Amino acid sequence: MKVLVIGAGNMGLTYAEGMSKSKMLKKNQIMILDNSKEKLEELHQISHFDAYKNLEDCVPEADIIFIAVKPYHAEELFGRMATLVKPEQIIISIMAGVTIDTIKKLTGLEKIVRAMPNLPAQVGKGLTSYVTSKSVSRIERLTVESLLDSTGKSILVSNEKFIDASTGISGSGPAYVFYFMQSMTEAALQMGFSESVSKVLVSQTFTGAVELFNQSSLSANSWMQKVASKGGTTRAALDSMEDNNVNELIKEAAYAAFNRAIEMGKENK
Ligand SMILES: NC(=O)C1=CN([C@@H]2O[C@H](COP(=O)(O)OP(=O)(O)OC[C@H]3O[C@@H](n4cnc5c(N)ncnc54)[C@H](O)[C@@H]3O)[C@@H](O)[C@H]2O)C=CC1
Ligand SMILES: O=C(O)[C@@H]1CCC=N1
Repeated sequence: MKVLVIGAGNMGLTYAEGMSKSKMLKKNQIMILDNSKEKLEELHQISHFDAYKNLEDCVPEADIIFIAVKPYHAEELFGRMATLVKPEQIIISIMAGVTIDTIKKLTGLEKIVRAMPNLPAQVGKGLTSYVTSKSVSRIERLTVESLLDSTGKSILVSNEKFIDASTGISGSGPAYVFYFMQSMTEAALQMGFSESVSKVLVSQTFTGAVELFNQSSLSANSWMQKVASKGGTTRAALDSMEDNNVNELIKEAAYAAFNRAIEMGKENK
């Protein structure tokens, strides 16, 4: 089996690295293509991947083609791929808001997997939701799942609406966590801590809270109540968040990403 990754940015390179460390593939079974000169130079330094500049040199060789370019590059890329692809090839696209129908229309292929990963894939802690078109067989789906699992966990969803929804939760979600971390860091600095101490205070608090959450069946809300003593400091903080509608604002933000994914699906038709 040969896998071609197109787009060697944050996510494409992360997947290439993840797949190369999995038992599924050897390094020489992974090809990677990027159209940026600087990226290609960078790729040539990473000697374990076969790096390509021209689609015609690698697309025909691939069994699975992993698309990791920005959504607005999809039309141009697929247009150039259309004459090089073969019906048995499988496309895995991680582009936000590019639908299976659009990919079918632009490439002429039928075996399409639409997936939504997230950035923690870079450290093997990613979450990828995915859905397949009808033409992808069970065996092919399991192969794809093993590739996606090479960067963390994967979840098969029942239809594309849940890919857009998971974009709003897990795909964009790391940025919401960083937003919260940034606010807490700014508060720590204002209280007089140094940058390095602020960083430790914030990061260990997040790591510890997530660890507690993961090691029990308690909900986030139950854990919140465990931290908060009656009339105490945490209650004061949580009341302030409630008074300022922070809960509703975070939900609104997640919906903004979900809706933007749907909108991009229409724009990229
Ligand atoms: N960054 C993130 O957290 C997530 C990104 N995604 C999706 O992943 C995709 C890639 O995002 P990033 O890796 O962040 O972008 P990036 O900008 O880091 O990487 C994109 C790469 O594609 C290359 N490229 C552009 N057009 C090309 C073409 N026609 N042929 C070959 N290479 C081409 C660029 O030179 C660049 O190296 C996007 O579609 C995004 O929606 C999905 C989930 C999370
Ligand atoms: O911001 C974006 O559009 C991409 C999709 C999810 C995370 N990054």
